[in-house]
Amino acid sequence: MIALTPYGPWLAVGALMCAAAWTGREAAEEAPAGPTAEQCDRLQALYDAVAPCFCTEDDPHPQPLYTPDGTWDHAFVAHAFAPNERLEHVELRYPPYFPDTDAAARGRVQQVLATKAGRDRDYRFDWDEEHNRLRMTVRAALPHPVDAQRFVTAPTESVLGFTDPESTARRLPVIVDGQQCELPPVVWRTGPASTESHLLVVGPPGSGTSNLLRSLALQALAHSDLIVVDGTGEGAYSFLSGRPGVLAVETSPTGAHTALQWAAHETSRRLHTPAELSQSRPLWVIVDRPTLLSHLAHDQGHCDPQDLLETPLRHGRAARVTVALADQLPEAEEGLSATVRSRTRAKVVLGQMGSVDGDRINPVLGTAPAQPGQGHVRLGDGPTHRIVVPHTPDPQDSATAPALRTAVEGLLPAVHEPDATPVTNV
Ligand SMILES: Nc1ncnc2c1ncn2[C@@H]1O[C@H](COP(=O)(O)OP(=O)(O)OP(=O)(O)O)[C@@H](O)[C@H]1O
Repeated sequence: MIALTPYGPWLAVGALMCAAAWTGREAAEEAPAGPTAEQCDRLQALYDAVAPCFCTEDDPHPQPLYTPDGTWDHAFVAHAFAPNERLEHVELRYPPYFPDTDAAARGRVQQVLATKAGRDRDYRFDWDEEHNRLRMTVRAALPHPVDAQRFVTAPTESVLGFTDPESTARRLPVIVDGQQCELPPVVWRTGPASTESHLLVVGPPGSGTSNLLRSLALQALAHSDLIVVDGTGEGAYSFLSGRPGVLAVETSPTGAHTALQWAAHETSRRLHTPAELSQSRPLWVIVDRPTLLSHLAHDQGHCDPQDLLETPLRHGRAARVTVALADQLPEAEEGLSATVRSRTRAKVVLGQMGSVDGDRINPVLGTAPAQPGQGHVRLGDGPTHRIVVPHTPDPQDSATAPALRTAVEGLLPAVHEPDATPVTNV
């Protein structure tokens, strides 16, 4: 110790440097690893794609967030990748002048981001207008489709389908693959107390719009009378004919005209006889492809069937008349009347992941093409939720699996056999 005393200060400095190096080594080990080169490339591709949506030539900011030769780390504040290197989450800043309340402007950004991040998945977009931030997150797959079955609901409630667990606190007991389980339902309320007593479902061909109308018809029949107008004329509802509560199933333009004219008169009659209203069963008017019927009526010089729907749509709520319509995209975007669009405040978009803003339907926001029966739903001014509709095929279709045919037929009200007692002449 005594021999080393003259070298004390040098030894102290050396010990200090060793300790600093050791601490630095630990810190370097603990620092989170940054994105890999491949991940950086992906983030830069995302930035390059979305930059034109956010940058303007006269950006007043000295260092704009988005420029044609900018880099992602300037604008993206968080990101996460799955082990397979696919993007799971990204949070980005955007300039304050971006019109983030404009649905079309948002839609453009969402479409670009979803396309670049992979169109085979569904994304959730959360816009934080207060802090000019946008979070994009990959959503988990929707639940497996539920087959047609009887649901435990109140008489004024219909199950449109099932949604993500975080979208509703309610759970409904259902049978999936023979097992009882509880799923989060999308329940649509009809009748005088409902603020969205009429429904419009749209989707591209084969997306399952008729399937949803069939599901609703079977649920409604438990408590209501029903008129079905099938604009396709394909007979996908003829299995309902002759069942108790089914007043008409029309497939021809003339039959459609007669049925809808009757529905309009019946709505007015109910309104003028309030004393009888509480005694009468609710009435459902189900119309598949009204734009096709309008087209045919126009060609033949007849009155537009959509005009005949005005009275049920405007006054049906008080008269306990519910209208449920289905139509195909893209025809529905131009071919539906203003009254149909504005009075159907419950809206479902199937077959494509999309969204509904007010009375506007935004069927494509660049997200994953959905399976038949999958899409989005919005009830009134509420939030848009994802939905999977119960599988309710036409039991008379030869392609329907026997088990499903039995399930759908089991939901039909039984036809009353005529009284077998022999009639004796007095
Ligand atoms: N919820 C669902 N779950 C599983 N399969 C479904 C669902 N909805 C529909 N499908 C299937 O998708 C196909 C198309 O359904 P549907 O006939 O209802 O479509 P659509 O939108 O009316 O189109 P189109 O009029 O062109 O047939 C059918 O084979 C149907 O069984």
